Amino acid sequence: MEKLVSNWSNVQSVPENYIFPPETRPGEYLKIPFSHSIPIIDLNEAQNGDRTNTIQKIIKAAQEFGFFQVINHGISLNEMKETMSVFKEVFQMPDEYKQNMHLDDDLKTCKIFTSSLRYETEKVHLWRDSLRHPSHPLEQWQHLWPENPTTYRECVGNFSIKIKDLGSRILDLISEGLGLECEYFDNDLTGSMIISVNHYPPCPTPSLTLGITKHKDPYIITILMQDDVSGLQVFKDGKWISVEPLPHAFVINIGHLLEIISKGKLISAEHRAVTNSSHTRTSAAFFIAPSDDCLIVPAQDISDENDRPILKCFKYKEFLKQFFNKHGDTDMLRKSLEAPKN
Ligand SMILES: O=C(O)CCC(=O)C(=O)O
Ligand SMILES: [Fe+2]
Repeated sequence: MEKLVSNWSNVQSVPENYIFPPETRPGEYLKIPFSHSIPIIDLNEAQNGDRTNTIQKIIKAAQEFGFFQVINHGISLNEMKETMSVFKEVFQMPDEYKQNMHLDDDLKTCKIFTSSLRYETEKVHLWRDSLRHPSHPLEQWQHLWPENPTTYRECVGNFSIKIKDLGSRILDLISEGLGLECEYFDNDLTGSMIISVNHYPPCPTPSLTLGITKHKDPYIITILMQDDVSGLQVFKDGKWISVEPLPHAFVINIGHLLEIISKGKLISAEHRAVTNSSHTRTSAAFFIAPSDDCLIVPAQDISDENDRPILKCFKYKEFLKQFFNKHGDTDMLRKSLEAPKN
């Protein structure tokens, strides 16, 4: 296993193979003000107030930004803090323990790795370590999760049930807003969930490095819990904007598959994570995704206005394979999914 960035000691300068070329490194975009334009949506309103208004706000945010934050979502600040601290503890475990969690190459098992799953072939490495494992259905996966910290399985298990439920509530609002039948996503379109915890240690020269390169998430939606250190940036209209960490909010981002299912009515925005020189940053992404054999089909009840190319019918697992083969390159991925013109 390659040495985790969190295990390096006394890092004075950035090694050559962590330096991104000038066109992709953050450079002057490292320190940008928080964008107050990314909408903050109060989910309490949907339950106890004007549901239609909440739905409209969500759809607008998903159309303009592909990102929004949710507050009053029903998960307590205490539970968020407790789970975040358990995630952080994993990266403080001894080297040996972390090494043992790098078990095999199956995308589905629980593992800790550094940079990306393509470490051997990538040109430049990412300044991050990551813990990744599936979490839904819980009974199928929980026994494979880290045994230490000893509270991990129970704490993260309870939390991930709540996150899955939050995801369903948000997707119900989205399906209503798109004019789809209620509970449109409540089936094998959301049959799996993956937890991916990103750990970005301080970096001596953050303007040269990246925690995660520009990408779209290849799922339905992502629910992201950030700690209080900033680093998430969204690409909008040719510019990077920074997402403010709010203590009691989750960041929601529309996945590539939801863009396809909604026929481009909702956008999946490219985003990345930058590093900083003084604070370790941890973020936990909960990817709500289909079951492997689920067929991805653009929703029939949504009209085709955008003159988008017709896509082949494909299974989620084929899509994921293409996504990784094409190194997440969105244009190449789209081309590979287009039906042949006749
Ligand atoms: O760390 C972040 O804020 C972004 C994480 C992310 O984009 C991902 O895990 O896909
Ligand atoms: Fe992402």
